[in-house]
This record gives sequence, C-alpha cells and structure tokens, in this order.
Amino acid sequence: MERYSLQKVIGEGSFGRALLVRCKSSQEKYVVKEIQLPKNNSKLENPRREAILLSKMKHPNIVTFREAFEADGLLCIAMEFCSGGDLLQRMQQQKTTQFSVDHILRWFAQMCAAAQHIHDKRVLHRDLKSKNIFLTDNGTIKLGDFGSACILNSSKAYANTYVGTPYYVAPEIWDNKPYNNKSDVWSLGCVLYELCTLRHPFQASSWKSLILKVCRGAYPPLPNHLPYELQYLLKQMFKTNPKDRPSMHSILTSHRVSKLLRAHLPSQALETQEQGRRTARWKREEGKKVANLLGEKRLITTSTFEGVELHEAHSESREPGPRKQWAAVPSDTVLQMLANTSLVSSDSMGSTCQSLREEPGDSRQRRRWDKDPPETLLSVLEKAQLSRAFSTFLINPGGEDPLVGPLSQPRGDHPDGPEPEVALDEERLQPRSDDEDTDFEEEYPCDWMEEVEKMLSEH
Ligand SMILES: Nc1ncnc2c1ncn2[C@@H]1O[C@H](COP(=O)(O)OP(=O)(O)OP(=O)(O)O)[C@@H](O)[C@H]1O
Repeated sequence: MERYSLQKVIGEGSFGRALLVRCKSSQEKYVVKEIQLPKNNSKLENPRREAILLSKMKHPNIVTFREAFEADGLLCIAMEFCSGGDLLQRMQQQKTTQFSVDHILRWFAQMCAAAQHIHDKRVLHRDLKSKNIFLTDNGTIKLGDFGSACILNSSKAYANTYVGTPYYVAPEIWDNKPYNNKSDVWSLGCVLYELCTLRHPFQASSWKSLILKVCRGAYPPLPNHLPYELQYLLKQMFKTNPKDRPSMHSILTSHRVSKLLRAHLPSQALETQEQGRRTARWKREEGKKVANLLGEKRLITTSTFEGVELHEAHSESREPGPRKQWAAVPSDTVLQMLANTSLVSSDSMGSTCQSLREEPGDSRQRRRWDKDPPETLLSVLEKAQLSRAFSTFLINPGGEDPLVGPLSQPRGDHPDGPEPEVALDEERLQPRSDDEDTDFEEEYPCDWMEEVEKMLSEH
C-alpha cells in the first residue's frame, strides 16, 4: 500500500472500503478495494475470487485489474479508476431527462460485449446491476465488481442457489432453480430497461409484489419513441424460462437487435469480441497460472462445484452433482427483517400462491409454478444472504415502502400503480424460438478448469 497515496475514500461496500489512490511512481489514479479477510480460512475464497477473476478478464469494457496484495488482514485489489462513476449515479443525475437512443445503444452494446466475454470464459457475474457498471471519463462502459462471480466447470457444473440484488434477480433464483448464463441476461435486461426509462422494470413496494412481478415477467412496456428492436429484445431477455432467453452471443450476433448494437460498438470492441471468442479456450499455461493464483485446492473445488448447469441440451446424460446446502439456521438479520415485513406471514404467502394459480381476469398465458411457491420463496427468503440487497436498497420494514430501490422517486412514483398505456405491435414483438443458442458453449469449448484440476492433481 506504500506504493500509493490515498486521495479519498469513495465508498463503502458490504465487504469494505473503496479508496481513490494515486500511484507514487506513475502519478496515475487507481481504485483500491479493501476487503476484510475472514479469520476462518474456509471463507477466504470469496474475496480472493474477485481478485482472481478480475485479473483474468482482459477486455476494453471490463475494469482493468492492476494488482492484488494482502496487508493487515485486508485483501487490497488495485484496479482502474472509472472517473465517470457508476451507471446508477449517472442515471440519478439525469433526474427525468431520458437518455438518447444513441447513448442507450452505445452503452448497452458495450455491456453485452463485456458480458459475452466473461460468459465465454465460463464465468457468471451474478450481480449485474447499474451500480456495478462504470463509466470512464470518455464515456466507455466498464463492467466491474466480480465479488459475486463464479467459475463454471463444463463437466461438473452444479446448481447453486443464490440471491443477488433483489431487483435484478431472475425468476429462477426466486424459484430456487439453478443460476446460469441466462440469469445474467435477465439482470442485464433490467439495466437496459433502466437506461430506457430511468426506472426499474419491476417496481414494487413489498417483497411479495416484487417477486410476483419478477416471476411473471410483468413490466410496463417501453415508451413508443424507442426502437421496436429494444422492446422486442427486452421481451426476450425477460422470458421467465431461462431457456427462452437469448444468450449474450446471440444478442450481439444473430438477434433482430444485433445490427443496431454492433453499429454502436467501437471497432476495437468488435475486434476484441471476435478474438475473444476464438481464444475462449484457455491454454495449458494459462490454466497453470490460474492454478497458482488460486493457490489452494479447496478454493478450486468450492468455486468449481458452485458452478451451474450450462449444457442444458445434454443435461440428462450427466451425473447430477450434490446441490449446495443452505446453512441449517437462517441468519438472524434476515429473519428479523422478514418478521417485520408482510411477506413472512403464512397468510400472505398463501395469497401469493392464490394469485399465481388463479390469475384472475388475465387471459394471457402465464408461466405457472410447478412447485409450491410459498415453500420455495419462504425458504429462499429465510435462508438467502440478503446482504447485497441491504447494501443497495433501502429496506425500511416499518415504513410505507419496505423495499425502496435507488431509482424510485420519493413522490409520485407508484410502483404498483397502473402500467402506462403504450400501444404495442404484438406480432412484431413475438419472440422467435431461441433454442439454438441456449447451448453456445458447445461451439467454443472452454476446458481450462479441467486443466487447472489436472494441474493440481499433479502436485
Ligand atoms: N473502479 C472503480 N472506479 C470508480 N468508482 C468505483 C470503482 N469501483 C468501485 N467504485 C465506487 O466505490 C463505491 C464502493 O464500491 P464497492 O464495489 O466497494 O461497493 P458497493 O458496490 O457500493 O457495494 P457492494 O459491493 O456491497 O454491492 C461505489 O460507489 C462504487 O461506485
């Protein structure tokens, strides 16, 4: 840390502080994230994982890793400083002035390029949200915060139940189904919607309302002035069945919106994208480096076994692995919070169930839960770590709005109010089948995790 001089503390996350520093030798500014290292060795993988994953992601739209070091019980990750701040702050600055279509497409195309890059490396971000997407001073998008990311193993990818930031979480997570690359696609759909409207797609005043809206994929349509391709894309990104959502690769290459997006990608990003896909398969040398970085076998197995099933088309032919078990006792904080919200009472969970099954007055086809939703939701809510939701959303159980998102307006924003009336061309927006790209990894096999494992077994 003595190589840097502290400029200021720019923020505090759930794991520690983010500092703006200046390198004494080069005078360049960087961000150093200080993460408290847990005393318990078995919990070391989370902070380390962020450093390792960030160090392996080299892409013009991903925050550049500089170095990581441990000092005084802290893991310090030095990375590029994005002086434009995060996208959430940028949206809040807009107040009610909408972004131009050009801005939306330019930024979203870069986010897609970054997300495609990480998916090609078999990494899932798992906490994609506007607060984790940064801007440089020249307006380039940089995807950051890999603290929740996980590495997939192509041959041993198991389900891992996970709750990210509630407003951005895909329906399958609430339904206790595996997280997969399409869950990241859903979250990025939320960011796209925010860029288009400066609002969350699933505005809610309670957990129950939020979860219902997410699980139904019910969001107000985009305003008419936006290109229909964006409306069409969102409709697909918000498909409640992850298999029906397009992959990042298909969004950028073979989707109705691809042409628009690619026209807004800087040529450098386009080249990186092509090159990235060709080199998605990491070499043996690369695997060795990852193994060295990961250091401990325990870390590898944890990361690996927390992965999820991506080869949906071939899943039957594989041995299912053990599912990660939740801790036997839910966290006190979560229980306390739940106890004070309307959602925890069995009555209100009962009505959740009711409303999902009866769908009164709704003639449209909706996805129905095949399991009992109250049980599933209750268990997820009781046992999931909601720390990320606490760090991002104001949760005020006693107040009028127990779950207020950062884009909610203090007044005049009725999250559960009537949806704006926008004429839709239903036929044009009807999504095609996207079966062909649920399996995008097959085309570009990425077996570096196997190499890492092989490497470790040799030691
Ligand atoms: N590379 C960066 N460049 C500029 N600002 C950054 C960078 N990384 C983080 N920040 C800012 O620092 C603050 C803290 O970020 P950090 O990722 O530590 O936590 P968080 O995202 O606020 O919370 P959590 O990680 O719990 O979700 C945020 O305001 C974020 O916008």
